[in-house]
Amino acid sequence: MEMSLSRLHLPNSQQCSSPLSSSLSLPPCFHVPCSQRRRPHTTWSSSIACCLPQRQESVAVIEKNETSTSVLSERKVIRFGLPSKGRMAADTLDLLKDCQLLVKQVNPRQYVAEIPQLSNLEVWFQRPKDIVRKLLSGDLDLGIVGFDTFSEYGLGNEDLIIVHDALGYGDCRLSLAIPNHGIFESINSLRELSQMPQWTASKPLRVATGFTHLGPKFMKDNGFMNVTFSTADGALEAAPAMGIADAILDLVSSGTTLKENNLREIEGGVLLESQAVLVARRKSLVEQKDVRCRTKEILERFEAHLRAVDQFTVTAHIRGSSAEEVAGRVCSQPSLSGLEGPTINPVFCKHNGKVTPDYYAIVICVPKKALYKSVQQLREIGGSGVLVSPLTYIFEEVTPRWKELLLKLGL
Ligand SMILES: Nc1ncnc2c1ncn2[C@@H]1O[C@H](COP(=O)(O)OP(=O)(O)OP(=O)(O)O)[C@@H](O)[C@H]1O
Ligand SMILES: O=P(O)(O)OC[C@H]1O[C@H](OP(=O)(O)OP(=O)(O)O)[C@H](O)[C@@H]1O
Ligand SMILES: [Mg+2]
Repeated sequence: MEMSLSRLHLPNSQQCSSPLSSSLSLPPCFHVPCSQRRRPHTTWSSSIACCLPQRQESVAVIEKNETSTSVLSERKVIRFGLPSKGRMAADTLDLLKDCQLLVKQVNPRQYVAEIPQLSNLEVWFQRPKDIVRKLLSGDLDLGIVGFDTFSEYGLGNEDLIIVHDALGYGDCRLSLAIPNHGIFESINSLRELSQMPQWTASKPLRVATGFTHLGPKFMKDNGFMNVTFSTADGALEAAPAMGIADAILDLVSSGTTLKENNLREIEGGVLLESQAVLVARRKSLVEQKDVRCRTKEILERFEAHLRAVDQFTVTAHIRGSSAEEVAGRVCSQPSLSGLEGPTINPVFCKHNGKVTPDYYAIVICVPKKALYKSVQQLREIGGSGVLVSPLTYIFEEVTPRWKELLLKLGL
């Protein structure tokens, strides 16, 4: 853990009254001139105190909780943390529902729930950042959060492990943005921004970000020596226009919020790409067979559903002399190979009292975006009566991510 406890236990009197105007504590090699801070009386050491982000206070709590009495070895019931609010909440419940895992919550203000299909498991609704904190402290065993939240609040701790890295929703990127005009008009890359003569020890680049762990590290890694940070809980895009910051480092999805606030992204400014991920506490997985069983079941359901969601099942009839001959024609078309190859079955017809396979039924999985091309290719090889239906699950013989997870756990 980067920050020592002694630096975190600070008297309240040293904390900032306005979150946006507070500088954040930086890695020791960062040069943040005292004279440039918005509160001129602030000294370097008190600025660390004043900049103490809420997140880091909770890091201290996490460290205390390492002896938490609610770690799995003592409580027996597995705990699965799901986002209680925000845009991740509904999408997470939808994903579980699509995987036939119905979360039974008595009412929306009750934070504990169950999934009848998963025995010995409790669902706890928490804010995404608290899910990560509680995984670290051992108060949760599994959780679903955005990869951005995992990276920011997980602090690179090896006790957290990603079980599924692409749940298919919550897509966004953590990106640096600058104003369209003024001194930034001709700046198009992070490199150009770092080389602007304007940033000096007495007048550093001011960045507003909610990512107080990842942000300073990213800027330092990209050669920004004269930089200072401020934070807020939302609406960061307002900071440059308010004169509080020169640039912002925040989540971007459609880009509308940036555009509406006269800001733009620059080349090299994306810190990470994010989407929802399934995370587990390594110790719970290693030490408890029951956690492994439940995790495997959740993972298998997710993988089967997510693999199927972009595919259609297509069936068609093709005349031919044998299954092999039809297979040759089907496989000659690039969009008709299916997942592992086409399934081809004879369709028997009765002619003059004789039963013969006149034509063959083919069944293939086709990516949704290649549907029309596949239909055209089927027609080209004599296919008719094409039926298209949605595919709900594709269960593999072995779940690839489960194999990878066992390897990572050394099991
Ligand atoms: N504009 C966006 N589009 C898509 N996904 C996003 C967007 N903004 C955030 N996310 C993802 O959703 C997660 C939750 O964001 P959201 O803003 O809903 O909740 P929050 O940040 O916990 O709540 P709040 O913003 O009220 O503090 C983020 O960690 C990120 O992974
Ligand atoms: O690129 P866009 O699609 O416009 O989305 C980006 C915005 O979404 C998030 O904010 P959110 O809606 O969570 O509001 P907040 O600032 O109050 O957290 C993020 O912090 C950006 O402000
Ligand atoms: Mg938000």
